[in-house]
Amino acid sequence: MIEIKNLTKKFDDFTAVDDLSLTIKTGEFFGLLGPNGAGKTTTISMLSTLLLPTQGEILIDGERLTRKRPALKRKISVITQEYSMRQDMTMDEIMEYQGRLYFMPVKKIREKSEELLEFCELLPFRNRKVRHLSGGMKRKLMVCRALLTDPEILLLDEPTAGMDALSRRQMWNLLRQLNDRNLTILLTTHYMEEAQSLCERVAMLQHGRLEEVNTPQGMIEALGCYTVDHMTAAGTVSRYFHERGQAITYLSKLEGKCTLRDTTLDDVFIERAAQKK
Ligand SMILES: Nc1ncnc2c1ncn2[C@@H]1O[C@H](COP(=O)(O)OP(=O)(O)OP(=O)(O)O)[C@@H](O)[C@H]1O
Repeated sequence: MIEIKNLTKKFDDFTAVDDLSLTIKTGEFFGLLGPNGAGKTTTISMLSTLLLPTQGEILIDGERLTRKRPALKRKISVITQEYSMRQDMTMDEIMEYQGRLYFMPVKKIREKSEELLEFCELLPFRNRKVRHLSGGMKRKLMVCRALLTDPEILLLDEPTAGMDALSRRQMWNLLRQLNDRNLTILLTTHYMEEAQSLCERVAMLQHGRLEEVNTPQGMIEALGCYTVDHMTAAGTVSRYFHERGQAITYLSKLEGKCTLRDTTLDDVFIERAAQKK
């Protein structure tokens, strides 16, 4: 279990994360959402101990996370936004290098690497250099590398940024399978479809503050499960309804092109952003 208690991060006078409190259960698939600059990466960086909090604390299974607790840190692996891998190394070399960093016996590194590369469908490319991998393959290799040390918690900062639709779906399937094996997953994403599809609960951040924690469905229901889109000369106007009947009655009175559809987490995000303007 991850317990984030009154976590604050300041960069000089600027508060990037502001008194954040949040509990993520073991085995949960959790999403950190929010607009650019909301504090998602800063939060992930504190969870990986890359950054130290200005105030507050993080408990992992009841124990306080600090840089001086390697056994506790080992429970957590992080995958950053950037491809932080040597371009001239092959997949096998990347995995071996990582294993050696953690003093793993070579036999164990080889066995575990093979299992992970196979699981991520990368084994046929194990001798390919990083510079010759597609963006999707690089991301999958980063997942393999992060899992080499058998973490219990995986932190992913925008794991599918820039991926095409097919690679994104493959990554989703991979993350679901890992979560099914009881890996706790915390990700940040700008893709609301991704959060809706994968996450059991999501937290909405805004200017470093926590606005709401809920299930994606809970947020959608609060807005209204039915959306009527009306295409007008000024653009598309959307209205949300709790009852399908109400949505149909409204739609039947509209002129011009209009549609009735299910509300998505995208709508929730857009509505909240519009209310703040
Ligand atoms: N090292 C730093 N020094 C000063 N300000 C920083 C630093 N790192 C982040 N910030 C600021 O803190 C705020 C939160 O940044 P952060 O990267 O956590 O946001 P984010 O929600 O991950 O954004 P994005 O979705 O764009 O990745 C931003 O205003 C950012 O400019």
